[in-house]
Amino acid sequence: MKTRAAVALEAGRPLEVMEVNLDGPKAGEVMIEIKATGICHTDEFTRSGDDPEGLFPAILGHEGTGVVVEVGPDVKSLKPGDHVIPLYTPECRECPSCLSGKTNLCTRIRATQGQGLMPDGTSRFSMLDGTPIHHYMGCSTFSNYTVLPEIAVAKVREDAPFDKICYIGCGVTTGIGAVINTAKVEIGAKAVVFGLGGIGLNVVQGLRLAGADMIIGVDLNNDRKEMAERFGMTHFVNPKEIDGNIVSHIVEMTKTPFDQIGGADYSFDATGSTKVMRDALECTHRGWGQSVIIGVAAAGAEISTRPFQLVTGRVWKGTAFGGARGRTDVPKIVDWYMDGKIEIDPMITHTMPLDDINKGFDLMHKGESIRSVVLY
Ligand SMILES: NC(=O)C1=CN([C@@H]2O[C@H](COP(=O)(O)OP(=O)(O)OC[C@H]3O[C@@H](n4cnc5c(N)ncnc54)[C@H](O)[C@@H]3O)[C@@H](O)[C@H]2O)C=CC1
Ligand SMILES: N[C@@H](CCC(=O)N[C@@H](CSC=O)C(=O)NCC(=O)O)C(=O)O
Ligand SMILES: [Zn+2]
Ligand SMILES: [Zn+2]
Repeated sequence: MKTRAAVALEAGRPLEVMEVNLDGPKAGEVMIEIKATGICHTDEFTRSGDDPEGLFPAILGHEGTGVVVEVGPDVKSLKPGDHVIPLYTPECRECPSCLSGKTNLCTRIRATQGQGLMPDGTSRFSMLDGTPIHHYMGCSTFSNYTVLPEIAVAKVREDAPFDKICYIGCGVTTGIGAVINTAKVEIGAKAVVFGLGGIGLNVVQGLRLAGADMIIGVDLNNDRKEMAERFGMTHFVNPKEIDGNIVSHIVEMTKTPFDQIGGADYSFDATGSTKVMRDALECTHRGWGQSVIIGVAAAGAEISTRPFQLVTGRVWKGTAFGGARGRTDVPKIVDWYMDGKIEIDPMITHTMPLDDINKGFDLMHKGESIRSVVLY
């Protein structure tokens, strides 16, 4: 069949909306009509050429939702009409990683997914002249119709609005999951969130859910303050507007008469800057501070710190998809949203048709949007 998609033809170029060929689902695969997709900074990371794994031409997009329209042979858990969220982190429930109980990073299809291919080593997408187009993060939600392996699809309730729950496909789950699954923040904690964009605001919301007492937000963009306060931030710092460095500033802010050492119990990087990642580690408390890296950094970038920071008890961690096991956890997060336990609507600041998808990237660059959502 033919479908409309925004195609990344080359690194650094705007996406081009065009008709492409899409083959039907093979064994163990399903075809999904995408109804809505968010634009995450990771899409920009790959579009720009910063992603060491980036492949072109490709159909980007990994934060979507839609309806199953066709299932291939051997598909057992899904049927046409099911409402679903595609998962860039699948959950096969059979591989050593899934069975370990220690990680959400299912390894069943990682090799082909990283090559922009379906598990059988081929692509379902091609240009009208027959040139293959790569899949992206196994999802390619910047296409009106896409094909995914069954193990990379979460079935969700049918009364949840597509234009909001698409965000659970990445940003909401990543931010809240980083707090709950990865850091396991406890009631009364002091935490710092670097970067108050589409991910960082969800970290803030996760910290409020976990019962943190002090939620410090750090961003270069003062416009982020109001929205972050709405989601539970208690203190805001713009590093450009303080005397001295951000690490000392946060250590001072977190001191108490009883504890003159200072430092956050938890910190989170949601910027992708390796300088920020270092600051985030070093502003945590001697002896027990934990810093979680969420941001993805450009090809070739490396993190560094003095080993003494770790010798003295700080812990550096990372998280992908907030440590969530997609098929199990994503339907629950949709329930949280529908039950009013978490908020999504105010963070979706802009919507647009597929034809205007590049405007969503422009708004991200200008720092004017939190999340732009493409509605099909
Ligand atoms: N590990 C994972 O599973 C995931 C990682 N990501 C990554 O998380 C990062 C954030 O993504 P989004 O929130 O969508 O991006 P975004 O562009 O919406 O937000 C980034 C925020 O960081 C702020 N910022 C940038 N440099 C800063 C600095 N030096 N100090 C303080 N603030 C700074 C910006 O002003 C902006 O508010 C990206 O690197 C993205 O690729 C996104 C989703 C999942
Ligand atoms: N090349 C990667 C894309 C960049 C990346 O690091 N993705 C993260 C999640 S960031 C989401 O917005 C990730 O966890 N990817 C899954 C993995 O196993 O690498 C890619 O193609 O996924
Ligand atoms: Zn994302
Ligand atoms: Zn698995």
